[in-house]
Amino acid sequence: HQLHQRSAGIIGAPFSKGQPRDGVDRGPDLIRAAGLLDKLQGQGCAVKDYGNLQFEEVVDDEPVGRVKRVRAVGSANQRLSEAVQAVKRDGHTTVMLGGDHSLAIGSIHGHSMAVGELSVVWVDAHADINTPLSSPTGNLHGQPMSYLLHELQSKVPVLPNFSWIKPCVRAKDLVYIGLRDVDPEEHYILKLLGVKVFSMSEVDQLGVSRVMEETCDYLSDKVKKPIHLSYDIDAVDPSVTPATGTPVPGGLTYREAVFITEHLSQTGLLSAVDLVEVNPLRARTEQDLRSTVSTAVDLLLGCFGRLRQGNHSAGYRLPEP
Ligand SMILES: N[C@@H](CSCCS(N)(=O)=O)C(=O)O
Ligand SMILES: [Mn+2]
Ligand SMILES: [Mn+2]
Repeated sequence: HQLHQRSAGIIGAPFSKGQPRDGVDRGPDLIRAAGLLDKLQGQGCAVKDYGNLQFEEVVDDEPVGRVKRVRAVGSANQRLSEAVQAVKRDGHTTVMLGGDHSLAIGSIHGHSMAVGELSVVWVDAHADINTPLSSPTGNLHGQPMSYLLHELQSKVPVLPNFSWIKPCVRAKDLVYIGLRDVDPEEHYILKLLGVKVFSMSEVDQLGVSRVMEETCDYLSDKVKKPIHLSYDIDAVDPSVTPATGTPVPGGLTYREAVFITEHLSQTGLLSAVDLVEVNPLRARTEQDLRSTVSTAVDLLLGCFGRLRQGNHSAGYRLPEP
């Protein structure tokens, strides 16, 4: 399979304040250490590493209502949004390495500032669409989509360090794949807004190939928009990727998880990718960690054209005797 020239701009976002567990901020360096950049280059992808963002320390970050660590999350995502805009301006497909999923706020916002209207494919065991007032935990990694969707803005109160966020996604341009742990409040929102959902039941019923065909048909129904893929490693079954904060049984197989990235890569519309919620402190064994991180790398390689049938570069010719 001949590879098109693609280019990836890597942004490390070592951030964990969207949730209570230490360790998820180590995700970016673990994924790099597993060889992401060399492997991307090895499959003919140009790569630029923009390094890890430095997030400002926020003191006295008292809860606002039930919402925890608000100021830190707001500040981090403003910085991430600016970084994503800059990488998009340099012409790359952005690869945001998390860090927890509250980082999707800055990643999707920055992507939208750079390219305008976009589609979002959210691959996750969870919907991450609680509002600040519906959230059962107050953790912001369970709420990112509520700050981004136009249709939810009347349900989102003013929060400190969040005033820079402009809603930038329409409910009709969002598709979920892999859901299997959705709060009642979130389920109400998904039904109210008519969001397209392929839960694990639909993955079982239709098969991942049909899910991807329907996802791409649905998203390109009117206009083909750039795709933002926000991939939570906990979408994959915990037997494959156990080193994560909120594991849920009954997830995607390794093959289904990779197929999703291969299919989206073939559309040529993939414009930004998040890979979040890898947490080494949630690994019980070294093998747990190795399996989680190598799967994360393989998902990203799939986003940039790697196929399991193999690849070769356009210019390759067999050596002459
Ligand atoms: N629905 C729960 C859990 S959300 C899990 C967040 S993630 N990013 O998918 O791990 C909540 O709102 O806190
Ligand atoms: Mn999740
Ligand atoms: Mn998530």
